[in-house]
Amino acid sequence: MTSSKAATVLPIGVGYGVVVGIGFFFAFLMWGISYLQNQYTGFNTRSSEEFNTASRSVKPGLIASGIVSAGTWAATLLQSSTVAYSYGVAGPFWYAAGVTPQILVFAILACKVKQNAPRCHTFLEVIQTRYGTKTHWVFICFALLTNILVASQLLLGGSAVVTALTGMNVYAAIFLIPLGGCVYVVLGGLRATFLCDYSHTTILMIVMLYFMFSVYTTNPLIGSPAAMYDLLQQAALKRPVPGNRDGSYVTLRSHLALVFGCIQVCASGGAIFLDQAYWQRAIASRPATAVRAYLLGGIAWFAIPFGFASAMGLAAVALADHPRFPTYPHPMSASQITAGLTAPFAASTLLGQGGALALLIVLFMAVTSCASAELIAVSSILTFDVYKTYVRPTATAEQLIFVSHVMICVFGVTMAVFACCWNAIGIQLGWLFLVMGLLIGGAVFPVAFAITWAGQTRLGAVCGALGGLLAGVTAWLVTAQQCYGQITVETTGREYPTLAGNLAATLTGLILSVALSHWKPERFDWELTRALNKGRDDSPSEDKKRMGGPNEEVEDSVKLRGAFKFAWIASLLLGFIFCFLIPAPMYLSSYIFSQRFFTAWILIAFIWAFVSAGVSVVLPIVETMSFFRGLVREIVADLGGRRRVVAEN
Ligand SMILES: NC(N)=O
Repeated sequence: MTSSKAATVLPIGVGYGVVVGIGFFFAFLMWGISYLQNQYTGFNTRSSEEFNTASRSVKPGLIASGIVSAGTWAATLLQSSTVAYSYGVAGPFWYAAGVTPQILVFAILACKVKQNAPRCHTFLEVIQTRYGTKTHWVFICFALLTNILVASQLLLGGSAVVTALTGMNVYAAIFLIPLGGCVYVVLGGLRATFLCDYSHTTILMIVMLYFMFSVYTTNPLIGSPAAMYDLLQQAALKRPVPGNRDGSYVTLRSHLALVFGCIQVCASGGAIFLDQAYWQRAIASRPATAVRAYLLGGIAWFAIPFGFASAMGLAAVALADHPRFPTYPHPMSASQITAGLTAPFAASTLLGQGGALALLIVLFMAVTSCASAELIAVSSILTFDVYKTYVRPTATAEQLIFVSHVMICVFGVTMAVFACCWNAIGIQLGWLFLVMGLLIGGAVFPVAFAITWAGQTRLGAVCGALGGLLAGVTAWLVTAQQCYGQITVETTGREYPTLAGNLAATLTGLILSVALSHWKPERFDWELTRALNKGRDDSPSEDKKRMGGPNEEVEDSVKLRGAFKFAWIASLLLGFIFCFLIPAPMYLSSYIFSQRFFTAWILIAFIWAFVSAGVSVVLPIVETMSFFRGLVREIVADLGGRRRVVAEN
């Protein structure tokens, strides 16, 4: 059986129904919400500030939910399950532990952007103000490359699964998946993506918990941590994991998982620090609560790859020899694994058509909510950094909104075209995921320093980014040639070449930036970026009031200094716990989990999933309850002939 036929358990109509039907359902919902927002609140989607920054007024729970959503790619569900299938329990752990510290560290950048450039629309505006046009263009290219790689990965992974489960044409899936997202982002702007992020994340949490409960409590094929443990022990005898202690699936002493963890740390640094979607969430948040939102978002996100893959990836290992497994009696092929089909195969084995449908829905939710974040992120770069800076500096609010709308559509088509190209030349999700970091990693430290370190010079920033790219690509190709004797798609997607490339890119970027900035030192005056866009926003008066007068700014700056310290301490402490304190003793002692320890490990995954649901599903509701009560009162009053405008408090 080919990879596309092996698990086709759903009719093709279900594929179109999910992709088009659910997409347009949310587009229609957003149309209604945008109408109510414009009619009854002080936030108007026809204001460019509201469209691109949500009036910088969003509360931490909704921002945290947006961070969870922007960080939940197709790969977060599919690649995490792939590494669980390939390396056992260490795979999901390193998938999550490699990314979470970067989100936590981003809390520091979120705080700094509020302190040093409180009115910017994109992080690239800060780079333009500090370093001028040529450097601005270098980093625009890195930012767009990041968005293209992330967005095309979403469509590549999403379409591979839709095609495998329903038989839908892969190119139709690639073009139809982002369509509904384009429509609702055009209708509602950044606030719409937050609301859809929220609803999508809620559905994602429900389905993830459904899978976790099925695997570990009710499913007759597994049904308990003890049964899973026994099946994993049997799998280790038949298919031992290369590089793991005794070939075991239940140990963190996994050499290749550690290599993957290092790649993940480098790649996610780039994918977070260079992705305008993360900056946009910092920009949209209230100054005093931005740090809290990122810390909550990072901790909540951890549960998704950790919980999902500890259920679905390990279930695929446990059930690979079951007659219901789609590839039975053969193991999954390398191509099926790298295409991300581990979780779909596990879902259809465990739960038949219902499982396949649930997986299709959860993946569609993850892909569309992250794609919508990428759409509005790229649109804001093209609108503010290209159109407003270089084409029409005197653009009116109407022109900016029009260009934002056009750019959303342009990027929707662009991400689909790139995904089609990857598909046509045989590049799959796993390859793109591992290679991404070596292409963008060089720019990670230069971008982080651009907003945090007054001493980084233009030479340091540009040479760090470009030198990192050159070093990354060179190390990658040379290692592939040295290790495997040839440079092919297969050899360049293996662990060691991608590890060499990721490390070389990130470290070269760091070393060049620091060394060259100390060679000819300069100090930047942050007052220049603090003045960026001062008196130039087009937000309506209601929004301006909410954005704070002078007293509020002073209060914010005091709170920001405290938040900055807190962000440093919390991110370093949690990063140390995730990347060292938990894994190091278990790796160094070559510990193989006992059945009780494995049960406790899974229990922690469940508890974390509930905490994550609390942060990203319950907290936003609690925070906005009074706003919605006011909104309902106004709608009722309006229907009765009286009318006022509701402001979020
Ligand atoms: N966001 C990631 N790397 O899943």
